[in-house]
Amino acid sequence: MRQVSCTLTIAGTDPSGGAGIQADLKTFQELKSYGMSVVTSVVSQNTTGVKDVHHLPENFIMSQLKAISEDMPVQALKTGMIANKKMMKVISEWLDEVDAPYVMDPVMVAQSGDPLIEKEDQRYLKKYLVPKTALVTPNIPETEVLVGGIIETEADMREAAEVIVKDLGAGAALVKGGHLNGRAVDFLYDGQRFHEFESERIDSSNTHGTGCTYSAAITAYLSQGHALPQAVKEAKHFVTEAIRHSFDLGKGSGPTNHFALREEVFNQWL
Ligand SMILES: Nc1ncnc2c1ncn2[C@@H]1O[C@H](COP(=O)(O)OP(=O)(O)OP(=O)(O)O)[C@@H](O)[C@H]1O
Ligand SMILES: Cc1ncc(CO)c(N)n1
Repeated sequence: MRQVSCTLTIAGTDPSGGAGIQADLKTFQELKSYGMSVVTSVVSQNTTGVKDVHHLPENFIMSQLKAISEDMPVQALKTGMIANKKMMKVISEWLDEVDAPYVMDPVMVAQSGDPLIEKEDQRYLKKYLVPKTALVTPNIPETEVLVGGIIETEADMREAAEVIVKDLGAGAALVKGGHLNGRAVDFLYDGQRFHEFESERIDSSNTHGTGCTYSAAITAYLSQGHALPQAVKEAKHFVTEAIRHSFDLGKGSGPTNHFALREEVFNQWL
């Protein structure tokens, strides 16, 4: 029987489609992986910011997780928005029953700056989830929370990636440089060596959900058997081209549109 790669996202929602579960499923589909999803929080948001949030009870999150693991194969999974300690704890317990590479996108704030995690619970990401990851993909502010320092230079990024692996127990760490100036470079530390992934910085404000798209793409490539550095390399290309081909939707920071990679889809919108 033809093998299909099945990927799972455990995250919050974005009705405007640019981030969260919606962005993850679109990315999985675009990369020809069968996408599944467990919702942690229902978020009312759009490109201008977060309006309201409804967190699901942790027992309902566990029920969704069991509905997946009792019936469906999972070749790779990612987490996005996990708002509190109780959610982190049940997801951590469930992960003990799952044999698949786990990519953590340690979502803390939306592009608009609105918080997506209880500030006092941020530290529990390190306790319950980071040690179970194959890869953590923090942006600059998230890296500063994880390692407890200021990240201003590329040397700071590399040092932080090593701390996340060696001190916090992540399988690997990809520190993303989108929030710095200059070239859009990310550093991967895999426990043995550093890998650098660079693209030119594209003059676009359409970066809402860029991190979600990037981590979902890495997850899809891992589910298809790509080694980690190769999966990151291909996902970097995917997210860079998605930003390049994005179009202005919404009044705020537009979505990183990855559909445009299919020229025929993009051209019909012109
Ligand atoms: N203007 C840009 N041009 C090219 N690449 C970019 C640009 N902005 C971000 N990137 C790249 O996009 C990826 C996501 O990085 P970023 O740090 O923005 O993630 P993020 O803040 O988690 O995203 P979000 O929270 O909006 O989902 C990284 O590879 C980064 O280098
Ligand atoms: C649900 C959700 N996850 C992640 C992000 C980060 O972009 C967002 N804005 N919303």
